[in-house]
Amino acid sequence: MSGGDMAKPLLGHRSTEGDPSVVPAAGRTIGVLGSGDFARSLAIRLVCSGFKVVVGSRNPKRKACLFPPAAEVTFQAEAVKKTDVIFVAVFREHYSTLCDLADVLAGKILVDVSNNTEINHHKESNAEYLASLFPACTVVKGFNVVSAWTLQSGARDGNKQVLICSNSQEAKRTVAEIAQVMGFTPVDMGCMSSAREIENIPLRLLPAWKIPIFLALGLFLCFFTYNLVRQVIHPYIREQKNKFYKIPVEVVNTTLPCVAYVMLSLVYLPGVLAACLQLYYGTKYRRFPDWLDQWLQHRKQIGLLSFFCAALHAVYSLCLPMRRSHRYQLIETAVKQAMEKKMTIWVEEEVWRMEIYISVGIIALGLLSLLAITSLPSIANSLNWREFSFIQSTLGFIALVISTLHTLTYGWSRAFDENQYKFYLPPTYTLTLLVPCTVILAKVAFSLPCIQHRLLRIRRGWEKGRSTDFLGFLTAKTSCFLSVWINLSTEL
Ligand SMILES: Cc1cc2nc3c(=O)[nH]c(=O)nc-3n(C[C@H](O)[C@H](O)[C@H](O)COP(=O)(O)OP(=O)(O)OC[C@H]3O[C@@H](n4cnc5c(N)ncnc54)[C@H](O)[C@@H]3O)c2cc1C
Ligand SMILES: NC(=O)C1=CN([C@@H]2O[C@H](COP(=O)(O)OP(=O)(O)OC[C@H]3O[C@@H](n4cnc5c(N)ncnc54)[C@H](OP(=O)(O)O)[C@@H]3O)[C@@H](O)[C@H]2O)C=CC1
Ligand code: HEM
Ligand SMILES: [Cu+2]
Ligand SMILES: [Fe+3]
Repeated sequence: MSGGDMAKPLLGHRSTEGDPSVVPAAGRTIGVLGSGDFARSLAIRLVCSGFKVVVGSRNPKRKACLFPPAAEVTFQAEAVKKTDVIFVAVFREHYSTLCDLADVLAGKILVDVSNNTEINHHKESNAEYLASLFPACTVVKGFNVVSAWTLQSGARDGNKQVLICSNSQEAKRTVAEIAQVMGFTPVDMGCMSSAREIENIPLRLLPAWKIPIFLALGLFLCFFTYNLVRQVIHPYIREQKNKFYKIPVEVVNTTLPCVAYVMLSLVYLPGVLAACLQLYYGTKYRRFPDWLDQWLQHRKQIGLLSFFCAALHAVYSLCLPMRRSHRYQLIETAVKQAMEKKMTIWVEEEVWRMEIYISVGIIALGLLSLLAITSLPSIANSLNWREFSFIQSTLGFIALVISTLHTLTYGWSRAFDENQYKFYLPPTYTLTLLVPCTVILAKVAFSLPCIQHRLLRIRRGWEKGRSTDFLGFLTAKTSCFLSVWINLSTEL
């Protein structure tokens, strides 16, 4: 079954015929121990990339039919003898059963591809454990971050990076070369002590998203409860009115935009705080506190979640007039009017208010979509740094300003209407305005020529105390006062 005329690689061998001392990466023989999912996918990929593959199995006869004909499937010891680089596609628990092979394995490169089921499950990493079992071998950790599926379907989709570490530079280079020929991007993670970190990576679920997602869920819960009390519980308790039908659409559609709007302002707040600190320190060389660092690094995720909520809000809003409850209310109003013999209910102000806030909301969502699209790596890569930062920083801030206009025109004079205060709770939109308006005011303050001038100087490397002209002294005083004021107002 193995060998034969089907043993043709899909990709041609790289031409290195001129130099016989160099074993070309493609064309060399690679060993694979194990015949499971990972071993099979790996073998297929290696064959397709132009390598010769020998698979070592405890039961080669039965397993051979699972592999491409171009791969040779034989006993473990046989396979190991034919090659210098061996992928160990066996679970850690079974490493010790390979100890009989120690003699034939001596001096060869072992690639540990294993993963764990829990973070830091064992005292030492799997790769270090393998190295301790085979002291005469050179162990390289790698390929555990790609799935058997990625190996088979090609690196086209999915993650292209393969993290590699080893104590031997030589062995690491060999494995990196193999990864490259297979179409992956090897990433050097240093020496063997990084193995544990590499093994933990596939176990972490969306690490950068954890905090932003909890933030979004937390805000959602708070606003949802608040709106529930105002829109459903209050009429039920005060007037015995059953408004529970509002929960699936209306309460949700008051909650989602509030989360979107507040999250959007939380994307631009840390930049403002950072500028305040820079003004206060009088230098850009002092480190920000950890919480601010973390916050700055999570802005992308917070922004994308904000966009997600805003998009849902838009769809919910479009569906508002579609509902049966809305139709009944329309008819009831019409009947009431007919009884009262009123001809028109047209209120010019209300009409304009709605036309404006809908239009403005659509523009804000359009701008946010632009931000979301440019955060896709393929599109971000096609923009230069200035274009990217213009879209992210300037257009994003404009989206925040426009969302504020949307919210203000929607809310209009309702904040001053006593009937809107259910259980003394003000309308939801008034609460959401707090952080965004602070951010906008702070940005406006920073654009005052005097402060902007100083901020720009600091960001170009100027430091307080190094130069002491009178103008510098004056601006220091003003901006100090302003930054304290801004800090205070954000805390409030
Ligand atoms: C839908 C959506 C998608 C997003 N996608 C991404 C994304 O893909 N990637 C991403 O990083 N963020 C993303 N974000 C987050 C956000 O858009 C960016 O972090 C944005 O750059 C923040 O702008 P900023 O002006 O507050 O902060 P910054 O651009 O960090 O800067 C703050 C201020 O400091 C100035 N400044 C900063 N550093 C320097 C310096 N070294 N020298 C001189 N001046 C300086 C800037 O000019 C600016 O005035 C996204 C947000 C949303 C809503
Ligand atoms: N599946 C995946 O997507 C990924 C897997 N990995 C890692 O690859 C390794 C293999 O995973 P996978 O292929 O899914 O697992 P499987 O259970 O499918 O395969 C394991 C293979 O190990 C061989 N083996 C050798 N000695 C023993 C033994 N004593 N007892 C049992 N089996 C033995 C067996 O082959 P035979 O009977 O021929 O000897 C068996 O086919 C694991 O370390 C895993 O963490 C890493 C990344 C992704
Ligand atoms: C296509 C785009 C949009 C449309 C059609 C739209 C439509 C609406 C509608 C109809 C309302 C009133 C909801 C109600 O009657 O309860 C509303 C409220 C609101 N919208 Fe939008 N909107 C859009 C985009 C946005 C965006 C991008 C944001 C901010 C990120 C936003 C934030 C808000 C806020 C905060 C409220 C007030 C919620 C409340 O307190 O009741 N909207 N929008
Ligand atoms: Cu100045
Ligand atoms: Fe275990």
